[in-house]
Amino acid sequence: MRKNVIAGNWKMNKTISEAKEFIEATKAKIPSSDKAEAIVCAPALYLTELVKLTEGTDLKIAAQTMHYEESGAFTGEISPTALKSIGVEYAVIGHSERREYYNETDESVNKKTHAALQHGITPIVCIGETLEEREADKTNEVVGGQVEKALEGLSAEQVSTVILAYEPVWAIGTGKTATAQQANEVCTFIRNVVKEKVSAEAADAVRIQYGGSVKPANVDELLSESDIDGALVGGASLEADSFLALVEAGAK
Ligand SMILES: O=C(CO)COP(=O)(O)O
Repeated sequence: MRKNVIAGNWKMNKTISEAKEFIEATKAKIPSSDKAEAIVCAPALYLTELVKLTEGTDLKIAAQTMHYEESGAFTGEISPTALKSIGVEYAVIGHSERREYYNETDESVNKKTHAALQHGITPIVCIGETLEEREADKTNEVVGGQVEKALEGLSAEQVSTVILAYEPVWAIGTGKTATAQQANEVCTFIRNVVKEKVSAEAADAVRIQYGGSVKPANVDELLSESDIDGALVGGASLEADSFLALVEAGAK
């Protein structure tokens, strides 16, 4: 049985006091469950403080991106070594916003995925097609290619620990959710790609989240699908009550 992963991606939102307030309001209310894990992907600036605030709780803190090198002349970047040194256990890699605005490519996603795993950080690897690609019937080709390239060179054992996040670009921040069936179809396809390219065991173990306008009102339906193992949530993760409702849905 795969454990659901409910992750709130705050993106570039909240001040430090708002971030702390959210953590204080939620950390003790995260159900200790073998069915779900709860993660907040916070702005880099707050990671140290939020990791400390959540120590010993069931709420985990993730970075929203990271570099693949351990150190060096990469002004403004954050290394996996640095993340690990402050106790960050997860990092989002290849979010569509980073692919669109910050030159993230399948190649850098692959390097970052390797680097994260080498440093004991669980990568949350994002993949997803644009509306244009979906309308041109290229969803499987695009998403399959992204998955294959992201996981290239990893052992089956490593792939088993990766979290994949299927986020159709057209459903992000638009209020347009893929129907549960549409989302599951692609998640099933992704699992089959992992089965074909990696191994049946890795395909069975890998967690696949859906992301794109997930909210308390639609999360149950999405999570009831066979190949959806959680949600990566933007807008609806910003309010404590809404985030807690999503986590509770995942832990049911
Ligand atoms: O990009 C997302 C999460 O990473 C989804 O954002 P929304 O939930 O705001 O659509």
